[in-house]
Amino acid sequence: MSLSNSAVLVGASTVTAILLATAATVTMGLFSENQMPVAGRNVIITGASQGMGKAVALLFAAQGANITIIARNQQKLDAAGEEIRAVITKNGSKYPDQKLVIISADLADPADAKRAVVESESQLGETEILWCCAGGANPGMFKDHSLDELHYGMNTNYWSAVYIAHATLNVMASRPPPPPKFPGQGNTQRRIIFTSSLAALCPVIGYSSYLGAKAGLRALTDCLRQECLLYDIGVHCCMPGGIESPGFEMENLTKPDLTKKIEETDVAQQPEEVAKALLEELQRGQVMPVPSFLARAARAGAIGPTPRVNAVIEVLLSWIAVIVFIFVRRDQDGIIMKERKLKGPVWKQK
Ligand SMILES: NC(=O)C1=CN([C@@H]2O[C@H](COP(=O)(O)OP(=O)(O)OC[C@H]3O[C@@H](n4cnc5c(N)ncnc54)[C@H](OP(=O)(O)O)[C@@H]3O)[C@@H](O)[C@H]2O)C=CC1
Ligand SMILES: CCCCCCCCCCCCCCCC(=O)[C@@H](N)CO
Repeated sequence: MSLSNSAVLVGASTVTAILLATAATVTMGLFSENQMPVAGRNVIITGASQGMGKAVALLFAAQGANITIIARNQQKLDAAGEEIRAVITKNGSKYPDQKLVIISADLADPADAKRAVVESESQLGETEILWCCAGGANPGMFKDHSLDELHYGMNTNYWSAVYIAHATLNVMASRPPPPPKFPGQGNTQRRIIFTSSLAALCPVIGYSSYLGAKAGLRALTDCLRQECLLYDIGVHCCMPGGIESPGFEMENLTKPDLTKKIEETDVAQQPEEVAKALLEELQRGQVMPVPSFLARAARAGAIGPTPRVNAVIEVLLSWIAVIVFIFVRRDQDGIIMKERKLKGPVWKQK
């Protein structure tokens, strides 16, 4: 076969593969059932007093869920509670008996995390979905972080999710799944959802006190997802990029310029947009939901053995992503090397 013939063959098969994949995406989108309906179901959302967690709670409220929101600061919780109640009122009689429970708890304390689950269940009933959104970054250089700061990063982002997931899983696994709330509402499997970060897929300078925890949540998800096949419970790990939240504003006050420069590639999204996109991904059955195209590309390049929805298109995308990653790394390291040249060796700086 001549070179031009094989080029045509490769071209034609690529086009066919893409067409097939597109057809599969469209039909799957049209005919697959909702993988995570929320109407009438009992949901715990942590970190729901502001930012993405609050946006998730508002969205769940609009779709008819019974909700428990958890965070530490009571005032902020009450303010978020008022917004959520307004949505519930707006639903009118569409979802009768829709409930909201507000719990102040420090989820980095295992006893508090367990108490929160017990309290939520005593008021709401059996938990069907847990979405851990509590967390936050304290950017800086690893060298300059105190060990307390490193511990704080782990407590806030890893243990705050692990303690409540452990307490919730133990009660969930002790009983069968509750029956669907509405006929034909979709797959009412129970779910545990973690919130990691795009930066766990493409780690960048300045997030050393944060990404151990976030990458840990990703590994935990893959491990726990397998274990939870035994109990018929789904486990997921969300990978959002920048979110314009109160926490984001705070971290930007101390964020190194290098981190800001490298992060520019990723355009920060509004919490509502992130919540909506992640819920849609969960409702399509994604184990590792993402809210943007950039995060989707990063996921394709770093997904490894995590299950994916629509394997064909994801594999095609992953081939492109692994190549793009080479240039992304070179670009990012280039920004840092430029700074090193400009400032000279760190041991000579005062
Ligand atoms: N903003 C961003 O750019 C990105 C954020 N993420 C992740 O998404 C999630 C949401 O982020 P964002 O919207 O910025 O959130 P915010 O930082 O704005 O809010 C964090 C929420 O978590 C609560 N929280 C923090 N620590 C604890 C704790 N120990 N116990 C209980 N509640 C706690 C806070 O309330 P209180 O302080 O009162 O306890 C608050 O409700 C986080 O996990 C974050 O790491 C991921 C990618 C990007
Ligand atoms: C195949 C191509 C992939 C390219 C990926 C490039 C990504 C670079 C930037 C990563 C930005 C991370 C933002 C999340 C920040 C975060 O988690 C904190 N703000 C939390 O508060």
